Amino acid sequence: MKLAQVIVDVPTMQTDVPFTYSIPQSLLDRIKPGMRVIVPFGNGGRKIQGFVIGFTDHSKYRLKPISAVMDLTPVVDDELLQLSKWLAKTTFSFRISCLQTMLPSVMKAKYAKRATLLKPINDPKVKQLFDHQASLTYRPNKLTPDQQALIYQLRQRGLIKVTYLVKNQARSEMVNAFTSRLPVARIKYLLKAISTRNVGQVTLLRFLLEHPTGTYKIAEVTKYRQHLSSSVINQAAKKGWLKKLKVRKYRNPYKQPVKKNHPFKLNSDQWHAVNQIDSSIVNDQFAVYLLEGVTGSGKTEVYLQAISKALQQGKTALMLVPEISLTPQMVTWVKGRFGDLVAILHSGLSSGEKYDEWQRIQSGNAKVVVGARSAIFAPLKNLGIIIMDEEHDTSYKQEDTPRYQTRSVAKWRGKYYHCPVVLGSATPSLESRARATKHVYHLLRLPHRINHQALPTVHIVDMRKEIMKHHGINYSSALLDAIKLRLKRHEQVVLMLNRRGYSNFVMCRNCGYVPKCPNCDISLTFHWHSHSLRCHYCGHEEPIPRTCPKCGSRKIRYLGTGTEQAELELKRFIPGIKIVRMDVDTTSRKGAHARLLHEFGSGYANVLLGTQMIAKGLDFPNVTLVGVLNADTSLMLPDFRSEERTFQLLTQVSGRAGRAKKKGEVFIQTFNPDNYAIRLAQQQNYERFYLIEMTRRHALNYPPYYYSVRLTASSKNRRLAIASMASIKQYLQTRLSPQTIILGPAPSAITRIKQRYYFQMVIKYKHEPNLQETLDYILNHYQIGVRNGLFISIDPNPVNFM
Ligand SMILES: Nc1ncnc2c1ncn2[C@@H]1O[C@H](COP(=O)(O)OP(=O)(O)OP(=O)(O)O)[C@@H](O)[C@H]1O
Ligand SMILES: [Zn+2]
Ligand SMILES: [Zn+2]
Repeated sequence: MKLAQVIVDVPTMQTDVPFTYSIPQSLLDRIKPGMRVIVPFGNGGRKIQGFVIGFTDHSKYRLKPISAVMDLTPVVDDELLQLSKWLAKTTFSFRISCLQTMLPSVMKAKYAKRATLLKPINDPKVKQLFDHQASLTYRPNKLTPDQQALIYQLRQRGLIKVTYLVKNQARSEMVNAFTSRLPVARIKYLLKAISTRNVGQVTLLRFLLEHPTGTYKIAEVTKYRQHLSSSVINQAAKKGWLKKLKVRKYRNPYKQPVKKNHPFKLNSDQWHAVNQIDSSIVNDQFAVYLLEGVTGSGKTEVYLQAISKALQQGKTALMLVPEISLTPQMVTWVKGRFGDLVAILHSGLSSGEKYDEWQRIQSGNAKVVVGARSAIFAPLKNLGIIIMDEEHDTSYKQEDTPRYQTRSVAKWRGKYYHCPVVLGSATPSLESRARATKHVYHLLRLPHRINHQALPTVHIVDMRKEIMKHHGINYSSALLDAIKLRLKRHEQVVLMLNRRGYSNFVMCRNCGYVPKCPNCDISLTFHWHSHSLRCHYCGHEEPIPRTCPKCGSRKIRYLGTGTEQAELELKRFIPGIKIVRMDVDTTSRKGAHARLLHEFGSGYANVLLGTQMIAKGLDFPNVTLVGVLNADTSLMLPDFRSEERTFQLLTQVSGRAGRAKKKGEVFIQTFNPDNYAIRLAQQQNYERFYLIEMTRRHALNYPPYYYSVRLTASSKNRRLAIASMASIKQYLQTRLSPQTIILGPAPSAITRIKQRYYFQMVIKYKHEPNLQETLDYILNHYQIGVRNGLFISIDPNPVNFM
């Protein structure tokens, strides 16, 4: 007997195993691994979604049958099923969470509760509540307390039944279309027979003559053909001239046509890199390449030509970029080279658009995928190359469960398909560079800028001296002079405000009081637009106090620097200057990011002022000056990677200057002019930074010399969290080798979020064969009922230790 093994949509420890279901006769032939099904679950037999992951032929228990199959073809293929298993294991997460992470969010099941009356009830209140129907969709938050009480009573008295429905949200949009039913000879006859005064009919017949076959969307045809209206089409349908039908509408997120671009003639370094990568593509060979190329060295062209090779070989290609550098420029490059073969996946798309792009990939119509982190799960078959641009970027690590590192997933898929993985960066992560040094990865280098343009000259401005000179707080006089000079020369300026680790907060200048979030214990952020304070973790919002709640003084002042303030200040210094500001506030609306970049790129504005989101990838030839307003903030983080992050960020942003014919200049404003990360970023000396930082990591037992795992426990009960951590630590000490270092338990950087207390431990180890097993045991034995008890999460190789 054929039985189905199903992973159910219940993310708990107890349900993280396949459940066996019988298959109704009618579904036997249809059901395949990788399809979503609806199954009854638990004692109540409520209906939930699940994934079929395989079959078995026997079971000890009496089985329930599968209720329905949701898909016509599998939504996860064999490769991704295997990947989900590996992912669940290595990231300590539930298999169901991994499967859901791989699919567009609309394919995640939504459950609706329905309350159905078991017999008619002659009570006006009940009739009103049910709107004279037998059942209603049960949404407690939409009901008054009285109505909720009524439902409760009915249920107590056994008069209603509550059922769960699985809603499939993934729907393609359908639109009206038509196709001709007339033979060409008949059309010609009709054109002669009917009066030319019937302009609509004549136009339609001419259209049918030109398009004897094929299906045409009514909205599109009527838009572009004069005299053709939907009523003309409806009449024609009645006469039997054409057939009306519904077709899937493809929600194309990029409507404007892209100009075709052609491959550049490669310089010799680029040529060498492409050549090496190509040989792995052609020989079906898994290999990891680290493409280390200075800013403006033409890494993108290397990617494009390697992708082209994969396509020539009949294979597909996946290219990942950090979310914020998935700019319209990048899209134009790839679409302009590969046209409709390209699918784009990023967070700016609506969920419908994402679903449509996913469909195009799954059906094989799209062969090149460009996207941010989660695009690593794009259902491409027969992969020929995987590229990760800006491989050092922290956004490649998913911070929520499943806490995967995209690089590891890329390598897994590369091995599966025997294809190369290319990691590109001007400032590779120490982990990747260390592997290249040990020849685990192949190092490919582009040491020069295109056309041998020199890297920009970088000046460090010591803000400790500068701050005395004038009243502004964001701009040194050196930087202001440099900006004025560019305005005179009609050149452009990029200014970055480093927001990492920075809060725009409000402080009492009398007693030092800082307003904090009542739920999360972190400082509230000041927002200019709404003139209010907001919590970035939970969204709590409150007005700015007029007087200090602690000492009663009226000296509550805005502290720190924000992009809005920097914009206002610059306008004050240089009246008439045109500034495009890019930060979370100005880019939150759909399409805003693209619009702002276009505004700057078209030359309308003098200055692009923004947060980290402007540091990467932008390639504007007329930018000759870059200013970093505050280089220090990322140095202040309590994290061993803060120097690495600072170095990377400063090098990246400096690289925006002088990329074409004109030479670039950079000003870095800092209160720590002697810090090695800042000094070496000034020299753009990655090699030296790598050596110094590796020595430091070695001395302090940090990655990449040690691996690390972070274990976090959270609870509403603070004591319970502390006590459990202490006992987990004892257990770990008995299981792990003496060389392994256990730090903590300590309160997490943000100790309280949404009323839960967080404590963490960090395990640093070199070689620990029992680790997986030990951590699995902890997950299984120390967690107690999630709601009021203790919740444990494990983050392998965390990107920050806060
Ligand atoms: N072989 C070539 N000949 C002429 N121009 C080229 C060639 N290769 C690349 N370019 C151009 O050089 C510029 C810089 O290239 P690209 O943006 O790929 O640099 P990059 O290495 O990705 O830099 P960054 O790390 O700063 O983003 C682009 O405008 C690109 O079109
Ligand atoms: Zn005060
Ligand atoms: Zn909060």
